[in-house]
Amino acid sequence: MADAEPLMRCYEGSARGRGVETAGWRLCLAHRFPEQRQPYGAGDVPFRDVLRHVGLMLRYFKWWYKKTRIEKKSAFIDLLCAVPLQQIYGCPLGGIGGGTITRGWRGEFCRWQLNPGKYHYETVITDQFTVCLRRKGQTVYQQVLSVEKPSALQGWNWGYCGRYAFYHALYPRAWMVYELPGQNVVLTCRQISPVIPHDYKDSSLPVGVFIWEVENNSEEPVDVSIMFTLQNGTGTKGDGSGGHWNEPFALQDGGERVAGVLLHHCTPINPFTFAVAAREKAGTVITHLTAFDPAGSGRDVWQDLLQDGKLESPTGKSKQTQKGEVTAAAVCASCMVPAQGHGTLELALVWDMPRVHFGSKERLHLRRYTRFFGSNGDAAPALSHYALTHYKEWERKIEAWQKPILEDSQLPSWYKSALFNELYFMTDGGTIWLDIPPDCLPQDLQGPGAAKLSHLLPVLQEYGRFAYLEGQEYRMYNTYDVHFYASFALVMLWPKLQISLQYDIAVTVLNEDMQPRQYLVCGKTAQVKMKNVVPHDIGDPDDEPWQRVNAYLMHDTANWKDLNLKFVLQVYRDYYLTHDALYLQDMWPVCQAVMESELKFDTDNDGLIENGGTADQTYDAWVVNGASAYCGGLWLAAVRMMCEMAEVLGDTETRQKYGAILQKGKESFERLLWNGKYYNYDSSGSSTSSSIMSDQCAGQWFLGACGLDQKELEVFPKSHIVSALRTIFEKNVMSFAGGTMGAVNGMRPDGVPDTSSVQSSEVWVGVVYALAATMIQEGLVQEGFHTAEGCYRTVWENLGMAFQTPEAYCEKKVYRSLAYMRPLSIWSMQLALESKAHRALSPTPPQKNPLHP
Ligand SMILES: CC(C)CCC[C@@H](C)[C@H]1CC[C@H]2[C@@H]3CC=C4C[C@@H](O[C@@H]5O[C@H](CO)[C@@H](O)[C@H](O)[C@H]5O)CC[C@]4(C)[C@H]3CC[C@]12C
Repeated sequence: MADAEPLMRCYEGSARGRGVETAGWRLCLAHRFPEQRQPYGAGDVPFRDVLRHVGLMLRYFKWWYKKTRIEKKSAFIDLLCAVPLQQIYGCPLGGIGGGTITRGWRGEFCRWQLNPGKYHYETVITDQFTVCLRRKGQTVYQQVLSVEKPSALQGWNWGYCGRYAFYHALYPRAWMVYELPGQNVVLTCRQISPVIPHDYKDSSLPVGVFIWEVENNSEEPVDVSIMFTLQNGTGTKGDGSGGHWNEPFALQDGGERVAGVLLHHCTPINPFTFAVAAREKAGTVITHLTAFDPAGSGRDVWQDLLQDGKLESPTGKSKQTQKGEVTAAAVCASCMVPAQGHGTLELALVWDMPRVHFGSKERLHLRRYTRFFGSNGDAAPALSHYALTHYKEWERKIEAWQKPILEDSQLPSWYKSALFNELYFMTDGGTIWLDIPPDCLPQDLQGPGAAKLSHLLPVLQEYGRFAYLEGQEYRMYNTYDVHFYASFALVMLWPKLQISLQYDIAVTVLNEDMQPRQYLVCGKTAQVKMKNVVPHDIGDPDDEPWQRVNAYLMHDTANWKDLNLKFVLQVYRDYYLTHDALYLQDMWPVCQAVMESELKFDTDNDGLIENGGTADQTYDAWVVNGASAYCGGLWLAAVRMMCEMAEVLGDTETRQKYGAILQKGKESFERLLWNGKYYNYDSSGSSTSSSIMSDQCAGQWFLGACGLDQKELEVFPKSHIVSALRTIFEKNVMSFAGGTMGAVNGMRPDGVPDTSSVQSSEVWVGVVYALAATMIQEGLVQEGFHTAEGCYRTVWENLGMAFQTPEAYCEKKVYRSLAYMRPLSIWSMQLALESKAHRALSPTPPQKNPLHP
């Protein structure tokens, strides 16, 4: 396959920048993505499906109308107004759960998530970096570092030529390298966010840092200024609601001084303050403009900088904005760079929204970082100071974490980019990380179920409460059937957050919500949440998550076959990777409860559960009937893990019970589904029963991740798994789009995609990464990398969907659900690689865990 060069084809510069990583996603600022895709829409539904789904469409439209037009709220999934594709995004700014601001790869500030879980996709044109160069006391060059030529701020020099700059992302850092034409000066802006594995403090901070490295390749010194301008708000109507104001600030602490401007936002809900700041040090001057009118020509700011490379720096507060008015501020850092020398300017953006309400406005929540910086809303100066004095330490930690992977010459470079860059969703997945105050009672957390979990409160109080969206367009927190895939990133990098999330799920298992409601797919009415089953999600951020779970109302997921199993599988996987015995003890009764509920799906008592002839699992538009490779495989893996947990906990009775089920179930699974080459989709005997499902080995994937795939422990015969994976590679991967787009979910044995449902003919990126991990676990390493590479190249290089990897795309024309949770499963490839390396080094007993050798 081609390397990343096509994205740099337009680059006419020669600069390589300063300290830019080699691995990552790199493209020239003048790049244009040739392929323009559309979100899946009404026009893409085959006539047959229209007929099949008439009832659903009518019910959905009725529900949508009431929600959006009468209640004036937004729909948790808006099938009628999908977010249009913009091929512009780059690395988001911010740590985990404090909100995010995404910058585009051309440097724009363009995607905003300050209110938890709610996104705005607006480029705020005022938000820019401008460079001013002065030689011998004269300004010789002043340029907004933007390729845009907007109609606003006409007094500024826009339209930097993108052919002389490139963007490079390796999350959580990104670099922008600009050659300044005719100046012999190269600027490298390094953007850093505090996203640090196993760090539960700095990783929660709502900050981003911009380190400008200036290389003066000329024979005379140059005075360099970088001006950072920021408008109030996020580019929405509310920005002009009036009453907002700015003030300059400076904070000296421990011999370090930071200065800048605060932009206070007096919104009725979730008020916040931005800080634009810079670090003062010997030879660096920080100046500011407290307020300017971004709706005007901007000439005053421009001339102010042009005159002497500094800003006026008035003291005192600005006046409050009037209704309909917006305001902006500027902070400028300047230094002299000697001939053939180098200089550094350090700037930061901070947003302090400590106390948040979700959409229902019922409860007040504190963000995680308030534990360290307080919740009064006055932390922006301290946060700026902390960010600008700690970013070097963050970078050391980020480098130490990434280095072994980046330096591994066995790993392809696209994989290094994919692995780290897909991690953007950990922060930019509408993520919220809350602090649970010490005086909180278990029942305050989540009703009666909470009291039954002995370590719930200590875990949540120490590590906080975490949630991320299923997708920016699918607004449900912690969608559990999908988190199953993504959870590898969490448990490998922030295991305490995975444990905390699991506690939250465990509580909801024990609770119920008797409220009746109509489900849109079948039209039947049933209660919102049944006892002893795992919920679909933890709620909608536009409502009151945790308090009201199951925002998803397409299907009644009490009947889903995969959710309960996915809980059991994660509990054991987490225990295996973390060795947290208290967690295992607390989760054990919950595992038993959900497995009891699940047992009723074994309607013929053959040791294997059956699907109910609806789309009753994560493939929620793909009907499955009878025994199935996907749910049956997950079931056997979960039963196997129940035996393992019973053994660890000394519960002989349960060990025997599940041991007997496993024996019977294994035999049924092979008899009903194995066809000599792979496991059939289902056992119903329908015309698509023999479809080849790319995800048919999901159970084996989890078993392998927990070291339960060795010969004497095997659930599925090794030869069958390898044969199934080879078949998937041959059919779903290589016979689909020339082998260049990953694996299609369903393939007919004759090599034609299964079009019996919308989802069988889609590629799901997160499933493909999980499949690749399974292949690696089973020794099909080249096949695994080839399979995953197709998705990476399609999404990041061909479709222009960087930092918004969708749930799904089809071979042609359409995609579905941008910026989705599931692709975080790429971290399971890394786990598989680490396990393999560990086994090669020391062929230890099978159950040793690579994270804790
Ligand atoms: C008006 C429309 C544009 C045309 C309507 C045609 C249809 C009735 C169907 C065509 C496509 C269907 C949708 C496909 C995907 C969906 C996603 C699902 O939510 C989440 O999806 C994950 C799978 O991608 C799943 O694992 C998660 O658990 C779910 O939270 C909800 C159903 C649906 C929107 C599905 C509904 C019917 C169609 C629109």
